[in-house]
Amino acid sequence: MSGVVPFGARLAAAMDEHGPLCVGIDPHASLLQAWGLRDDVDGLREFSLRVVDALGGRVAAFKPQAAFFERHGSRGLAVLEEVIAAARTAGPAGPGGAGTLTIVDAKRGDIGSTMGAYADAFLADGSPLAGDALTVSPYLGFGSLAPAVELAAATGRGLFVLCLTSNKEGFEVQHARTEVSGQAGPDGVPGGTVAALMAARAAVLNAGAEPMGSVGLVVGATIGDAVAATGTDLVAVNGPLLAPGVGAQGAGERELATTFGDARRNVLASSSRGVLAAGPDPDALVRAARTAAQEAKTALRS
Ligand SMILES: O=c1ccn([C@@H]2O[C@H](COP(=O)(O)O)[C@@H](O)[C@H]2O)c(=O)[nH]1
Repeated sequence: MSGVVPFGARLAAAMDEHGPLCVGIDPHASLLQAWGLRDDVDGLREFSLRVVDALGGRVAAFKPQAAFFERHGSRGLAVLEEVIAAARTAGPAGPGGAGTLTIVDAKRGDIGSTMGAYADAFLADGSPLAGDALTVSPYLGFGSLAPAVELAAATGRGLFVLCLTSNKEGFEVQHARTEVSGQAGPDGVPGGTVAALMAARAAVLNAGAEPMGSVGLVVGATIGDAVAATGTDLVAVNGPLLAPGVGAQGAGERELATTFGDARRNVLASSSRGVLAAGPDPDALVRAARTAAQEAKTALRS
């Protein structure tokens, strides 16, 4: 990986420059309609590239949601590839290179051998679906993510591991206590709630990284007191914390300020519909993103 700036360092620089906001590219059928576009591949392409054109170089990161591209089949996936490529060069050069970082929200997770194929698709140099980071699901066991962890580290990319998700149904899995509760596992990480265990595993991978490591967590801005309730140590993670739930799901400045405690400097707030609803006028999109970024900055950095 010599010469490649790791994702954690690139994201930290982008958040310092543009504010701690990630804009989700979620081309819902209803948004396409509101923008005067058809719910087909042409509409999907027009919508997504307009977002990149308007906000590229102006926000810390984009988070294209793979599902909205997959629902249009192979031609939709080709649009996702185009969006990732466009973000790479969009807008003025940033501190970690040209363009805007992309976090591909595909939430992949499988047994290790298949995870290797997902890693090749989303994290390998030269793969058209590879952005700067990928969301992954650890619910086949954190260790099943090893191929992605290894390839991300080798290519300077990042991961966001689902930890405490923004939806209310996540509770029954993420707050559950593991069998090894209270005891150290084979790698020295103690048990506890599932969420706390996932965070502790990420912390091991990020140990000693500066300004932060590249193995992040997804921690919704909507989760109330779940960080404390699950005993999840977000400070020890020393990695980026992707916080969806801002805007359309109801979280705002107050929730961002109270949810993350001393880990808030590492938080990247994420809003999709909350910003996209301002379109299609590019100036209105820029204003909406600026307002959301300023609110996130006030909540997380003051
Ligand atoms: O816990 C999670 C993990 C991922 N998401 C994704 O983020 C966006 C949220 O969209 P909004 O329009 O801002 O509500 C969407 O792609 C989700 O799949 C999440 O919401 N919560």
